[in-house]
Amino acid sequence: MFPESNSGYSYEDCKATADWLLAQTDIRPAVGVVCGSGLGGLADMLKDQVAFNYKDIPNFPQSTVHGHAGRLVFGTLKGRPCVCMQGRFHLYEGYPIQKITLPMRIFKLLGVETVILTNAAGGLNQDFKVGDIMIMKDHLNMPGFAGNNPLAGPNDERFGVRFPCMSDAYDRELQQLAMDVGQELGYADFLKEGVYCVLGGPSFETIAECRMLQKLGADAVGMSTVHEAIVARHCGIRVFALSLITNQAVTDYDSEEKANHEEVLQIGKLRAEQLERLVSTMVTRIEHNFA
Ligand SMILES: O=P(O)(O)O[C@H]1O[C@H](CO)[C@@H](O)[C@H]1O
Ligand SMILES: Nc1nc2[nH]cnc2c(=O)[nH]1
Repeated sequence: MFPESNSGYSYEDCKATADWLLAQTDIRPAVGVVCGSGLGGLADMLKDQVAFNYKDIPNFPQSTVHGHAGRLVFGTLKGRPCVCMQGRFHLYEGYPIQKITLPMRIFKLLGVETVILTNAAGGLNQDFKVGDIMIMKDHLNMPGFAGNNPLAGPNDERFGVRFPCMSDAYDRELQQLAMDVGQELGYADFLKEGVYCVLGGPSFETIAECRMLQKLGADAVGMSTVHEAIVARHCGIRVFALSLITNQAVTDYDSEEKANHEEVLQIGKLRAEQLERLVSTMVTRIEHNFA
């Protein structure tokens, strides 16, 4: 029915990885964080760290992209137990889509209830500036339109249902919390909200593609996050996601601008401190509001 290579890891494989991790640390994380390109500093916020290189974790893929360190870090954030992926996996690295989203299922089996997904993205919305932080309120899943969805293949009901709803993919209470925290921290000028569109990459978009994505209602474009959000929602994890706008998508044939990964990483460094403060304050409030 489904080709074997498409089926990803079984429930038992995910459980074996989660049990292996749980045997190495006493930390029982309620919150999982995924660091986007150049945003790995978020993991450095954790206290009492227990860290694993991806290469040492059974069944885990390896990070191959500059700006993604390839470490899974357990620790506490203002007393709250967390786990943080310092580096994520992307379709363009050549992994099957089920493999790049495997960590979400491992998070679930570790006891994670909320994930905070972060990414670097190109700004399509003309009102966005480089350095803006966009709270994701929805997504456009372009690889999904072409049949490349991380839930394709046999469905294991122990994770979730065959046809999960995605109209509530991004938790509205957490979006509001991010807005409130952002206001309090004085971030109102650069805190935005919008729709993120995922593409396969690794080539950046053409001008015609950027114009098309604008017409489709996308505010930002990138190569990640959406697959993780789908798998996390499928297994009942609450999702909050944000994009750091690291470059403006080029929509004008007269423009001299050219998207490049080094600039993406550079902008990540410039906003690192504010992002860390936003995420860490949110984590304390999630405990306060929902635990
Ligand atoms: O989405 P993250 O992992 O932040 O990375 C973004 O930055 C890279 C391009 O510079 C791409 O991988 C894109 O998806
Ligand atoms: N696809 C895509 N990914 C990005 N990641 C950071 N910037 C960009 C961009 O402009 N396009």
